[in-house]
Amino acid sequence: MSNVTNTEANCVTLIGMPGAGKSSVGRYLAKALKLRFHDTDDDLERRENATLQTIMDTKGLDYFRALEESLLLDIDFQGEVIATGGSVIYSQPLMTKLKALGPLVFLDVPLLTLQDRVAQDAPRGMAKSQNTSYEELYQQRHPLYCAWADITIDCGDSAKPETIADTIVKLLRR
Ligand SMILES: Nc1ncnc2c1ncn2[C@@H]1O[C@H](COP(=O)(O)OP(=O)(O)O)[C@@H](O)[C@H]1O
Ligand SMILES: O=C(O)C1=C[C@@H](OP(=O)(O)O)[C@@H](O)[C@H](O)C1
Ligand SMILES: [Mg+2]
Repeated sequence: MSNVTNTEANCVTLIGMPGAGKSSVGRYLAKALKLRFHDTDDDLERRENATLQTIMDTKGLDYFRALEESLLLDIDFQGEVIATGGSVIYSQPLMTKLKALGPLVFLDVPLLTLQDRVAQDAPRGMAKSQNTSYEELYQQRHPLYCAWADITIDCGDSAKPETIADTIVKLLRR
C-alpha cells in the first residue's frame, strides 16, 4: 500500500458526524486497502462493558469524552482503517495523534441526509446534552471536521458505502 498513507503507522482515519457512514465505509475501505478495520466505539464499549448510550446515560457526557480521549490516546494504531466516533473532534491531543498516523478523511454528508439516518437508527448515542439539537451539533462540528481533514469526501450524491470507499482509495493513490 505504498503512496497511500505516507506514515510509518500506515493508517487512514475516518471522521465526521454520527450517521455519516464512518463505520460502514470503513469496513469496505479496510478491505480495499488490505488494512485491518478498527472501530473506536468498540474499544469504549469493551472497556465499560456497556453500550455507548448506557455509558452516556449513567456516567454523563464529560465522563464519556474523557474516556474516549484517554483510551484512544493509549492505543498503538498500526496498519488500520480507523472509524472514529464523531466526538473525537473535540479533543485536540487525540486529533493531533490521529493526524500523525496518516490521512484524516472527512465524510461530508448533507444535514438532511444525516438527520434521516439518525432518526431511522434511533436511539443513537451522541456526545451532546438533551437540549442541543442534531442541527446545532452539526453547525458546531462541521467547521472543525473541515479544518482537520486532509481529504473531504462529498457524500451528497447518495452513493453507497462501497462506492464512497472506492472514491477514497482513488484519492489516496493519486
Ligand atoms: N452511504 C450510505 N448510504 C446510505 N446509508 C448509509 C450510508 N452510510 C451509512 N449508512 C447508514 O447510515 C447509518 C449510520 O452509518 P454508520 O456507518 O454507523 O455511521 P457512523 O459510524 O458515521 O455513525 C447506518 O444505518 C448505515 O447503514
Ligand atoms: O458523535 C458523537 O457524539 C458520538 C458518535 C458515536 O459514534 P459514531 O460517530 O460512529 O456514530 C459514538 O462515539 C458516541 O455515541 C458519540
Ligand atoms: Mg460509527
